[in-house]
Amino acid sequence: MSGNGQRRWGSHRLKGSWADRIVRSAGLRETDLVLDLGAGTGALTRPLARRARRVVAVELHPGRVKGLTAALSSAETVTVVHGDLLEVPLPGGAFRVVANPPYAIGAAVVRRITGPRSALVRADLVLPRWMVCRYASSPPRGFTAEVGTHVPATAFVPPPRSDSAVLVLRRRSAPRRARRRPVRRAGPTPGPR
Ligand SMILES: C[S@@+](CC[C@H](N)C(=O)[O-])C[C@H]1O[C@@H](n2cnc3c(N)ncnc32)[C@H](O)[C@@H]1O
Repeated sequence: MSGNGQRRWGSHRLKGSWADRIVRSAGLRETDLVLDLGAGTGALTRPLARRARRVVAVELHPGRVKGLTAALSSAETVTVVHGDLLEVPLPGGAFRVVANPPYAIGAAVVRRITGPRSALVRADLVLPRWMVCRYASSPPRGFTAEVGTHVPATAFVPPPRSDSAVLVLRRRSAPRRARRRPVRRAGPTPGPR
């Protein structure tokens, strides 16, 4: 919120060609469930809808939610959620994230989606390049992190002050809920103690 109690709705929207490129490089499968966190006017949501089984587009700005809902009403694979991306419940099963969230809450987004109760498999997040480099040298627990596609300031309307990059987070092993029970070693069953 700003000092006068009104939220500031800054938004650096991705140009369509860049959104397409980022979604293509995410290597989605048609079985994937994908979250677009901070969907705005749907720059990423549209190409995601063409590639994934289901897309959940989360946006807090009421006007953008209305526009997005109207624009994507015929896209059966897309659900538009009006809510705070730091509070909406995460899916119970495996999911992916492809998003260009507000940079001011970029670290909070990473903490949330890589937290212990999350079944995130992979995230492709557009963030300031310096932040992406920091995660690449110190990934969140349980994930690998790498610097993906370079995204110049000219890829956005309006352009942000610095260049950006895609942070690619991949889970090191299957998410806890999806993990199989460990196989019991063969051998004699221990008797009562
Ligand atoms: C950087 S813009 C990206 C818009 C779009 N994804 C794109 O790439 O063009 C971030 C979006 O997040 C929305 N937003 C800001 N805070 C949010 C929050 N707490 N929860 C959900 N959306 C939020 C803004 O309204 C804005 O539309």
